[in-house]
Amino acid sequence: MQSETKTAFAHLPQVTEPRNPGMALDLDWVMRAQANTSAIERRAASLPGRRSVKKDYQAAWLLKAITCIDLTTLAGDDTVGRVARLCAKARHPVRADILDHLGVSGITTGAVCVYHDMIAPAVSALDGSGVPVAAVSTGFPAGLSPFNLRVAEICESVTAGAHEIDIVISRRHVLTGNWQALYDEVSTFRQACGDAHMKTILATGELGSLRNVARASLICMMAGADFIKTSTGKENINATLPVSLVMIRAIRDYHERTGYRVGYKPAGGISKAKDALTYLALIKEELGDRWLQPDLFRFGASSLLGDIERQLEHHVTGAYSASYRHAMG
Ligand SMILES: O=C[C@H](O)COP(=O)(O)O
Repeated sequence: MQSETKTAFAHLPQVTEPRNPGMALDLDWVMRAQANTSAIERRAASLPGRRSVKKDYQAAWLLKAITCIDLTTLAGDDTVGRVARLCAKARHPVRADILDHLGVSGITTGAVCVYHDMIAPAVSALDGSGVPVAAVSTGFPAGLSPFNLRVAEICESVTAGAHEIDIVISRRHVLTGNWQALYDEVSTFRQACGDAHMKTILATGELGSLRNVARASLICMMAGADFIKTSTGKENINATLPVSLVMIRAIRDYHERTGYRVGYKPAGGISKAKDALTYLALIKEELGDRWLQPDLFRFGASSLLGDIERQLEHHVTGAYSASYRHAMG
């Protein structure tokens, strides 16, 4: 197994990406963005049916997926204890005997993602691990609190120690075509983030059309997003493959035009290992290997890790354990 694991990771360069500084709003570019819904849906439908990687190669890609998970808890009944358990899982996402068998050590999840009040406990529980803390912000999930409070919330979360801020956009700016307002909003949020990296949540399930998703993606990148993210996990429809195709093609266009690589985070409803493999294949095909690193790709997911761990356990032992044995928090 060790050689396959190394092979799957070896081609990925270990480089630090310069941050996307954003650019002036280019409305002509935004208005030219279209989305051919039937072609996108056809391509998306063909993805899960493909022949998947098997055996040791599959295990290697599942380990890769783990390193890209923003391990998330966003519940009203979150407690310091639950967050501490989640952080322990982020530090050691897979049982040591399984990792030993696979010849891998020292992997962690990409980040832990929490509400503001849980930042300090998460920072403390992750001290020394190198795992960043992401905080959802700006009146998550609806983003309808007063604008000055949304900006202040970002500042509070950065002061509390969050390394990454997941902001939500005002969906109404997209639905009414008020692109200038969306650009101004996201630019202000980016300024408030300072050195913390900003993920912009589009809440694509509420944007009405794939064309709106394409346009909102471009606006967020022009306003300085480090990542564009599909969903809060609280919309009726969260991450999907068609939406992902539109967003990652916008990322590709933005890179071709500006030279800056923006990250991608599908979030909400991704809970199965096989879905994670489909997303990784999609990223590899559309954006290339460079985007298969945690600085440019994350899964926003609360339960995906449990299913991946079950699949790895099956790969090593030949048996499945019950999902309750893989609790996250
Ligand atoms: O950003 C992450 C999502 O809130 C997690 O959604 P999930 O619970 O459906 O995995």
